[in-house]
Amino acid sequence: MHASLILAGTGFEAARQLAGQTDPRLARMHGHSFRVLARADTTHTDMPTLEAALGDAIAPLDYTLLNDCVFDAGDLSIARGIAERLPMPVTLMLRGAPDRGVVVDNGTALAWLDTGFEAAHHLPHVPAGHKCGRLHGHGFGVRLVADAQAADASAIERAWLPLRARLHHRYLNDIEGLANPTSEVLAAWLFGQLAPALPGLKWVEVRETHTAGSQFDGKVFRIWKEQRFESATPFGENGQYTGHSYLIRLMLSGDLDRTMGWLLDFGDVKDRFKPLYRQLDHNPLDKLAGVRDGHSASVAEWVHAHLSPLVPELSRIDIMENDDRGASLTFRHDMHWPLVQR
Ligand SMILES: Nc1nc2c(c(=O)[nH]1)N=C([C@H](O)[C@H](O)COP(=O)(O)OP(=O)(O)OP(=O)(O)O)CN2
Repeated sequence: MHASLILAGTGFEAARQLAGQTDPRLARMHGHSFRVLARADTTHTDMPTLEAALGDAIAPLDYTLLNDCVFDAGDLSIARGIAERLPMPVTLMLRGAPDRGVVVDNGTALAWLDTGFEAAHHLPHVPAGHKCGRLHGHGFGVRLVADAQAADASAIERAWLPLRARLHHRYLNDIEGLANPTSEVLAAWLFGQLAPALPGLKWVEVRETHTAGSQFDGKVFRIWKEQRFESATPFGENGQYTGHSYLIRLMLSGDLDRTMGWLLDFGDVKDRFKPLYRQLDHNPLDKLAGVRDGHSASVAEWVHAHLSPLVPELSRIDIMENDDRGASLTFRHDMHWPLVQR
Protein backbone atom coordinates (compact mmCIF):
# COMPACT_ATOMS: atom_id res chain seq x y z
CA MET A 1 0.00 0.00 0.00
CA HIS A 2 1.37 3.39 -0.83
CA ALA A 3 0.07 6.96 -0.95
CA SER A 4 0.51 9.08 -4.04
CA LEU A 5 0.77 12.76 -3.25
CA ILE A 6 1.27 15.92 -5.28
CA LEU A 7 3.03 19.09 -4.17
CA ALA A 8 2.23 22.58 -5.42
CA GLY A 9 4.01 25.69 -4.27
CA THR A 10 3.45 29.39 -4.62
CA GLY A 11 4.24 32.63 -2.83
CA PHE A 12 2.85 36.01 -1.95
CA GLU A 13 4.22 39.35 -0.81
CA ALA A 14 2.64 41.01 2.20
CA ALA A 15 3.23 43.31 5.16
CA ARG A 16 2.13 42.87 8.75
CA GLN A 17 2.53 43.93 12.36
CA LEU A 18 2.41 41.33 15.10
CA ALA A 19 1.53 42.42 18.62
CA GLY A 20 2.32 40.51 21.79
CA GLN A 21 5.44 38.73 20.48
CA THR A 22 8.63 38.21 22.46
CA ASP A 23 10.60 39.79 19.59
CA PRO A 24 9.72 43.55 19.73
CA ARG A 25 10.73 44.00 16.06
CA LEU A 26 7.62 42.10 15.04
CA ALA A 27 5.40 44.88 16.41
CA ARG A 28 6.87 47.21 13.78
CA MET A 29 5.45 47.24 10.28
CA HIS A 30 7.51 44.80 8.23
CA GLY A 31 7.12 42.61 5.17
CA HIS A 32 7.90 39.13 3.86
CA SER A 33 7.98 37.06 0.72
CA PHE A 34 5.75 34.29 2.07
CA ARG A 35 6.13 30.84 0.59
CA VAL A 36 3.36 28.24 0.58
CA LEU A 37 3.63 24.56 -0.26
CA ALA A 38 0.51 22.39 -0.36
CA ARG A 39 0.58 18.61 -0.46
CA ALA A 40 -2.54 16.67 -1.43
CA ASP A 41 -3.47 13.05 -2.04
CA THR A 42 -4.13 12.22 -5.70
CA THR A 43 -7.34 10.46 -4.63
CA HIS A 44 -8.70 13.95 -3.80
CA THR A 45 -7.35 16.15 -6.59
CA ASP A 46 -4.97 16.59 -9.51
CA MET A 47 -2.18 19.08 -10.13
CA PRO A 48 -4.06 21.67 -12.26
CA THR A 49 -6.93 21.73 -9.74
CA LEU A 50 -4.59 22.06 -6.76
CA GLU A 51 -2.52 24.79 -8.42
CA ALA A 52 -5.62 26.78 -9.41
CA ALA A 53 -7.15 26.45 -5.94
CA LEU A 54 -3.90 27.51 -4.29
CA GLY A 55 -3.67 30.55 -6.57
CA ASP A 56 -7.26 31.55 -5.67
CA ALA A 57 -6.58 31.03 -1.95
CA ILE A 58 -3.53 33.27 -1.75
CA ALA A 59 -4.76 35.98 -4.18
CA PRO A 60 -6.64 37.96 -1.47
CA LEU A 61 -3.39 38.16 0.56
CA ASP A 62 -0.92 39.12 -2.16
CA TYR A 63 0.50 42.66 -1.90
CA THR A 64 -1.68 43.50 1.09
CA LEU A 65 -1.31 44.60 4.67
CA LEU A 66 -2.32 41.31 6.28
CA ASN A 67 -3.76 43.02 9.35
CA ASP A 68 -6.42 44.51 7.06
CA CYS A 69 -7.33 41.07 5.68
CA VAL A 70 -7.26 38.72 8.66
CA PHE A 71 -7.97 38.96 12.37
CA ASP A 72 -4.63 37.37 13.31
CA ALA A 73 -1.68 37.97 10.94
CA GLY A 74 0.55 35.30 12.52
CA ASP A 75 1.90 32.43 10.41
CA LEU A 76 -0.37 29.83 11.97
CA SER A 77 -3.56 31.73 11.41
CA ILE A 78 -2.59 32.62 7.82
CA ALA A 79 -1.71 28.99 7.04
CA ARG A 80 -4.99 27.75 8.51
CA GLY A 81 -6.91 30.40 6.54
CA ILE A 82 -5.29 29.33 3.25
CA ALA A 83 -5.90 25.63 3.98
CA GLU A 84 -9.56 26.33 4.81
CA ARG A 85 -10.03 28.13 1.49
CA LEU A 86 -8.87 25.05 -0.44
CA PRO A 87 -11.63 22.67 -1.56
CA MET A 88 -9.44 19.57 -1.02
CA PRO A 89 -7.69 18.31 2.16
CA VAL A 90 -4.04 19.35 2.21
CA THR A 91 -0.96 19.43 4.35
CA LEU A 92 0.14 23.04 4.06
CA MET A 93 3.54 24.47 4.82
CA LEU A 94 3.90 28.23 5.18
CA ARG A 95 7.31 29.89 5.39
CA GLY A 96 6.81 33.32 6.96
CA ALA A 97 10.50 34.26 7.02
CA PRO A 98 13.51 32.59 5.39
CA ASP A 99 14.28 30.50 8.48
CA ARG A 100 10.88 29.72 9.98
CA GLY A 101 7.32 28.73 9.39
CA VAL A 102 4.47 26.39 10.20
CA VAL A 103 2.81 23.25 8.87
CA VAL A 104 -0.93 22.63 9.25
CA ASP A 105 -2.69 19.37 8.52
CA ASN A 106 -6.23 18.50 9.49
CA GLY A 107 -6.23 20.25 12.87
CA THR A 108 -2.59 19.53 13.67
CA ALA A 109 -0.11 22.41 13.63
CA LEU A 110 3.68 22.38 13.74
CA ALA A 111 6.18 25.23 14.01
CA TRP A 112 9.66 24.87 12.49
CA LEU A 113 12.96 26.69 12.56
CA ASP A 114 15.83 26.30 10.08
CA THR A 115 19.18 26.87 11.66
CA GLY A 116 22.62 25.32 11.65
CA PHE A 117 26.19 25.28 12.82
CA GLU A 118 29.65 24.73 11.36
CA ALA A 119 31.88 22.01 12.72
CA ALA A 120 34.53 19.42 12.00
CA HIS A 121 34.21 15.65 12.44
CA HIS A 122 35.30 12.28 11.18
CA LEU A 123 33.56 8.92 11.21
CA PRO A 124 35.81 6.47 13.08
CA HIS A 125 34.11 3.19 12.02
CA VAL A 126 34.01 3.56 8.23
CA PRO A 127 36.13 1.16 6.16
CA ALA A 128 39.72 2.15 5.40
CA GLY A 129 39.84 4.60 2.50
CA HIS A 130 36.27 5.90 2.99
CA LYS A 131 36.44 9.70 2.63
CA CYS A 132 34.41 10.26 5.80
CA GLY A 133 37.12 8.55 7.85
CA ARG A 134 39.32 11.59 7.22
CA LEU A 135 39.05 14.73 9.32
CA HIS A 136 36.60 16.96 7.45
CA GLY A 137 33.74 19.30 8.26
CA HIS A 138 30.37 20.64 7.22
CA GLY A 139 28.08 23.60 7.50
CA PHE A 140 25.39 21.43 9.10
CA GLY A 141 21.79 22.50 8.48
CA VAL A 142 19.36 21.82 11.31
CA ARG A 143 15.57 21.94 11.14
CA LEU A 144 13.74 21.76 14.45
CA VAL A 145 10.02 20.99 14.43
CA ALA A 146 7.65 21.34 17.40
CA ASP A 147 3.95 21.20 18.18
CA ALA A 148 2.83 24.78 17.42
CA GLN A 149 0.54 24.79 20.46
CA ALA A 150 3.58 24.24 22.69
CA ALA A 151 6.26 26.35 20.97
CA ASP A 152 6.59 28.87 18.16
CA ALA A 153 9.78 29.42 16.15
CA SER A 154 11.08 31.99 18.66
CA ALA A 155 10.68 29.49 21.52
CA ILE A 156 12.43 26.85 19.41
CA GLU A 157 15.27 29.30 18.79
CA ARG A 158 15.63 30.10 22.51
CA ALA A 159 15.93 26.39 23.31
CA TRP A 160 18.36 25.84 20.44
CA LEU A 161 20.89 28.65 20.95
CA PRO A 162 22.68 27.20 24.02
CA LEU A 163 23.04 23.92 22.18
CA ARG A 164 24.39 25.65 19.09
CA ALA A 165 27.07 27.29 21.23
CA ARG A 166 28.26 23.80 22.22
CA LEU A 167 28.53 22.66 18.58
CA HIS A 168 29.55 25.66 16.47
CA HIS A 169 33.21 25.63 15.40
CA ARG A 170 33.90 22.49 17.44
CA TYR A 171 35.35 19.10 16.66
CA LEU A 172 32.22 17.02 17.18
CA ASN A 173 34.00 13.76 18.04
CA ASP A 174 35.24 15.40 21.27
CA ILE A 175 31.72 16.07 22.56
CA GLU A 176 30.26 13.49 24.94
CA GLY A 177 27.81 11.27 23.06
CA LEU A 178 29.22 12.23 19.63
CA ALA A 179 32.27 9.98 19.37
CA ASN A 180 30.77 8.66 16.11
CA PRO A 181 29.00 11.78 14.77
CA THR A 182 27.02 10.49 11.80
CA SER A 183 23.96 12.52 10.77
CA GLU A 184 21.76 9.93 12.46
CA VAL A 185 23.71 10.02 15.74
CA LEU A 186 23.68 13.82 15.63
CA ALA A 187 19.93 13.99 15.02
CA ALA A 188 19.28 11.61 17.94
CA TRP A 189 21.73 13.48 20.16
CA LEU A 190 20.11 16.83 19.34
CA PHE A 191 16.66 15.36 19.99
CA GLY A 192 17.78 14.04 23.39
CA GLN A 193 19.44 17.33 24.36
CA LEU A 194 16.56 19.52 23.20
CA ALA A 195 13.53 17.54 24.36
CA PRO A 196 13.76 18.58 28.06
CA ALA A 197 14.12 22.29 27.14
CA LEU A 198 11.57 22.30 24.34
CA PRO A 199 8.13 20.92 25.21
CA GLY A 200 6.36 19.62 22.12
CA LEU A 201 9.53 18.84 20.17
CA LYS A 202 8.43 16.60 17.29
CA TRP A 203 11.51 15.90 15.28
CA VAL A 204 15.01 17.06 14.39
CA GLU A 205 16.55 17.11 10.90
CA VAL A 206 20.27 17.32 10.26
CA ARG A 207 21.26 18.26 6.70
CA GLU A 208 24.88 17.15 6.52
CA THR A 209 25.58 18.04 2.91
CA HIS A 210 23.52 19.73 0.20
CA THR A 211 22.24 16.32 -0.83
CA ALA A 212 21.92 14.21 2.32
CA GLY A 213 20.68 14.25 5.87
CA SER A 214 18.71 12.51 8.56
CA GLN A 215 15.69 12.92 10.81
CA PHE A 216 14.90 11.55 14.23
CA ASP A 217 11.55 11.92 16.00
CA GLY A 218 12.36 10.09 19.23
CA LYS A 219 11.47 6.69 17.70
CA VAL A 220 12.12 6.43 13.99
CA PHE A 221 15.31 7.19 12.06
CA ARG A 222 14.94 8.47 8.52
CA ILE A 223 17.62 9.52 6.06
CA TRP A 224 17.47 11.09 2.65
CA LYS A 225 19.74 11.35 -0.35
CA GLU A 226 18.98 13.78 -3.17
CA GLN A 227 20.18 13.94 -6.76
CA ARG A 228 19.37 16.11 -9.72
CA PHE A 229 18.69 14.91 -13.24
CA GLU A 230 18.00 16.80 -16.45
CA SER A 231 15.26 15.22 -18.53
CA ALA A 232 12.47 15.67 -21.03
CA THR A 233 8.82 14.88 -20.36
CA PRO A 234 5.69 14.95 -22.58
CA PHE A 235 3.80 18.23 -22.53
CA GLY A 236 0.42 19.02 -24.03
CA GLU A 237 -1.75 17.04 -26.41
CA ASN A 238 0.34 17.12 -29.60
CA GLY A 239 3.37 15.05 -28.76
CA GLN A 240 5.50 18.00 -27.61
CA TYR A 241 8.08 17.73 -24.90
CA THR A 242 9.23 20.06 -22.21
CA GLY A 243 12.12 19.62 -19.78
CA HIS A 244 12.97 20.08 -16.13
CA SER A 245 15.98 20.07 -13.83
CA TYR A 246 14.45 17.44 -11.56
CA LEU A 247 15.30 16.82 -7.94
CA ILE A 248 14.78 13.28 -6.69
CA ARG A 249 14.81 12.64 -2.95
CA LEU A 250 15.11 9.05 -1.76
CA MET A 251 14.01 8.65 1.85
CA LEU A 252 14.77 5.56 3.90
CA SER A 253 13.59 4.59 7.36
CA GLY A 254 14.65 1.82 9.67
CA ASP A 255 17.03 0.81 12.42
CA LEU A 256 20.60 1.97 12.80
CA ASP A 257 23.55 -0.29 12.28
CA ARG A 258 24.85 0.07 15.84
CA THR A 259 28.52 -0.12 14.85
CA MET A 260 28.39 2.29 11.94
CA GLY A 261 25.84 4.58 13.60
CA TRP A 262 23.91 4.92 10.37
CA LEU A 263 20.94 3.42 8.60
CA LEU A 264 22.76 2.99 5.30
CA ASP A 265 25.76 4.91 3.94
CA PHE A 266 24.52 7.83 1.81
CA GLY A 267 27.17 6.73 -0.69
CA ASP A 268 25.60 3.23 -0.88
CA VAL A 269 22.18 4.75 -1.54
CA LYS A 270 23.70 6.72 -4.40
CA ASP A 271 25.58 3.69 -5.76
CA ARG A 272 22.49 1.45 -5.76
CA PHE A 273 20.50 4.18 -7.47
CA LYS A 274 23.20 4.84 -10.08
CA PRO A 275 21.95 2.42 -12.81
CA LEU A 276 18.50 4.02 -12.62
CA TYR A 277 19.97 7.52 -12.49
CA ARG A 278 21.78 6.86 -15.75
CA GLN A 279 18.49 5.95 -17.40
CA LEU A 280 16.75 9.07 -16.05
CA ASP A 281 19.39 11.70 -16.72
CA HIS A 282 19.42 13.41 -20.15
CA ASN A 283 16.64 11.20 -21.47
CA PRO A 284 12.91 11.43 -22.33
CA LEU A 285 11.16 10.04 -19.23
CA ASP A 286 8.19 8.55 -21.09
CA LYS A 287 10.58 6.22 -22.95
CA LEU A 288 11.88 4.46 -19.83
CA ALA A 289 11.23 0.72 -20.17
CA GLY A 290 8.08 -0.08 -18.19
CA VAL A 291 7.15 3.45 -17.12
CA ARG A 292 3.41 4.28 -17.13
CA ASP A 293 4.02 7.75 -18.59
CA GLY A 294 6.70 10.41 -18.26
CA HIS A 295 5.14 12.29 -15.37
CA SER A 296 6.74 12.59 -11.96
CA ALA A 297 4.40 10.24 -10.09
CA SER A 298 4.88 7.43 -12.60
CA VAL A 299 8.64 8.00 -12.67
CA ALA A 300 8.60 7.70 -8.85
CA GLU A 301 6.66 4.40 -9.19
CA TRP A 302 9.23 3.20 -11.73
CA VAL A 303 12.10 4.08 -9.40
CA HIS A 304 10.35 2.31 -6.52
CA ALA A 305 9.76 -0.86 -8.53
CA HIS A 306 13.44 -1.10 -9.46
CA LEU A 307 15.10 0.26 -6.33
CA SER A 308 13.12 -1.24 -3.44
CA PRO A 309 14.55 -4.76 -3.97
CA LEU A 310 18.04 -3.20 -3.63
CA VAL A 311 17.13 -0.77 -0.86
CA PRO A 312 14.41 -2.41 1.29
CA GLU A 313 14.49 0.58 3.68
CA LEU A 314 13.17 2.83 0.88
CA SER A 315 10.10 4.54 2.36
CA ARG A 316 9.39 7.61 0.29
CA ILE A 317 10.35 9.08 -3.07
CA ASP A 318 9.89 12.77 -3.85
CA ILE A 319 10.40 14.04 -7.38
CA MET A 320 10.32 17.82 -7.82
CA GLU A 321 10.13 19.30 -11.32
CA ASN A 322 11.00 22.67 -9.81
CA ASP A 323 10.45 24.36 -6.44
CA ASP A 324 6.71 24.66 -7.10
CA ARG A 325 5.72 21.29 -8.53
CA GLY A 326 6.34 17.72 -7.60
CA ALA A 327 5.11 14.27 -6.65
CA SER A 328 5.70 12.19 -3.56
CA LEU A 329 5.11 8.47 -3.08
CA THR A 330 5.13 7.17 0.48
CA PHE A 331 5.38 3.49 1.33
CA ARG A 332 5.10 3.77 5.10
CA HIS A 333 2.43 5.54 7.10
CA ASP A 334 4.98 7.28 9.34
CA MET A 335 6.53 9.03 6.32
CA HIS A 336 3.48 11.27 6.11
CA TRP A 337 4.76 14.20 8.14
CA PRO A 338 8.38 15.02 7.59
CA LEU A 339 8.41 17.41 4.68
CA VAL A 340 12.14 18.14 4.27
CA GLN A 341 11.25 20.49 1.43
CA ARG A 342 12.87 23.89 1.77
N1 LIG B 1 23.84 7.33 6.59
C1 LIG B 1 24.94 8.10 6.58
N2 LIG B 1 25.83 7.97 5.60
C2 LIG B 1 26.92 8.77 5.56
C3 LIG B 1 27.13 9.74 6.56
C4 LIG B 1 26.18 9.84 7.60
O1 LIG B 1 26.31 10.66 8.53
N3 LIG B 1 25.11 8.99 7.58
N4 LIG B 1 28.18 10.58 6.46
C5 LIG B 1 29.02 10.55 5.44
C6 LIG B 1 30.09 11.59 5.25
O2 LIG B 1 30.33 12.26 6.47
C7 LIG B 1 29.94 12.58 4.05
O3 LIG B 1 30.47 13.84 4.37
C8 LIG B 1 28.59 12.79 3.45
O4 LIG B 1 28.39 11.79 2.50
P1 LIG B 1 27.88 11.89 0.97
O5 LIG B 1 26.42 12.19 0.90
O6 LIG B 1 28.31 10.64 0.31
O7 LIG B 1 28.65 13.17 0.45
P2 LIG B 1 28.91 13.78 -0.99
O8 LIG B 1 28.88 15.25 -0.81
O9 LIG B 1 30.14 13.22 -1.57
O10 LIG B 1 27.73 13.33 -1.90
P3 LIG B 1 27.30 13.81 -3.35
O11 LIG B 1 26.45 12.71 -3.85
O12 LIG B 1 28.53 14.03 -4.15
O13 LIG B 1 26.50 15.07 -3.19
C9 LIG B 1 28.94 9.48 4.44
N5 LIG B 1 27.77 8.66 4.55
